[in-house]
Amino acid sequence: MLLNAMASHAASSSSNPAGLLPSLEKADYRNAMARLGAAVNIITTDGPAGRAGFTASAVCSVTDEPPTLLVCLNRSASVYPAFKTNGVLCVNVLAAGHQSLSALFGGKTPMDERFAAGNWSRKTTGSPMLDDAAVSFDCRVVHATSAGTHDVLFCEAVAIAIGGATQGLIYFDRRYHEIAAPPH
Ligand SMILES: NC(=O)C1=CN([C@@H]2O[C@H](COP(=O)(O)OP(=O)(O)OC[C@H]3O[C@@H](n4cnc5c(N)ncnc54)[C@H](O)[C@@H]3O)[C@@H](O)[C@H]2O)C=CC1
Ligand SMILES: Cc1cc2nc3c(=O)[nH]c(=O)nc-3n(C[C@H](O)[C@H](O)[C@H](O)COP(=O)(O)O)c2cc1C
Repeated sequence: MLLNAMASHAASSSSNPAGLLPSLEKADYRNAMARLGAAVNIITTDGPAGRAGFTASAVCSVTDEPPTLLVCLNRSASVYPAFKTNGVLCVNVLAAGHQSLSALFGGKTPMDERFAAGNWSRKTTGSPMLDDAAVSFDCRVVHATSAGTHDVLFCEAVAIAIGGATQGLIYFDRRYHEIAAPPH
């Protein structure tokens, strides 16, 4: 009931038919979002539609029962059809030193070149798992919904690989920042 109310509120406020709410410029929104620091991830897939991967900061935990993350993917990305068809993916959370790998998977680079820059293995779903990721979540996509230009993919984790990296990577203010955990 509440979800329905939220969904219908979101739909009506995004179209804003009565023009009652001011609308933000895209550039203002992006400038503001640049201030929201986030982990950087390489999302990979493999299956009937082939191997693909892209860089994503729009990733977060949804619930731990069942263990579920969400990933937002722009429908205009070249990788979109592969993710849609394969229905499985791996969220590889990047660590310090992965800046150039992030740039490769975030640009217009051919897919083979992207994957040639890292070492990969596979676990349950067959999606490429980055060997030196901070952590990897091997997932099946259980639900997808569209919001504006993106699809929101709800992904149930079926296997996890914890890496040994001691420093993480954060994308903030359009730049990468390496972060070290303070001593315990
Ligand atoms: N959620 C997304 O789809 C994101 C896309 N990108 C893309 O990567 C490239 C480089 O990004 P930046 O250097 O950070 O500069 P930028 O000025 O394009 O983006 C600033 C911030 O706005 C947000 N953003 C950017 N494009 C978005 C989109 N299409 N949908 C929703 N949020 C978006 C992100 O939080 C991003 O960090 C751009 O082409 C950008 O569109 C970057 C971050 C997130
Ligand atoms: C730091 C960073 C974060 C990004 N986050 C996302 C994201 O969350 N969702 C998304 O659809 N694209 C995101 N992108 C853009 C995709 O990585 C890019 O569109 C993708 O590589 C597809 O490009 P292609 O169409 O050339 O294959 C991000 C790019 C960068 C550099």
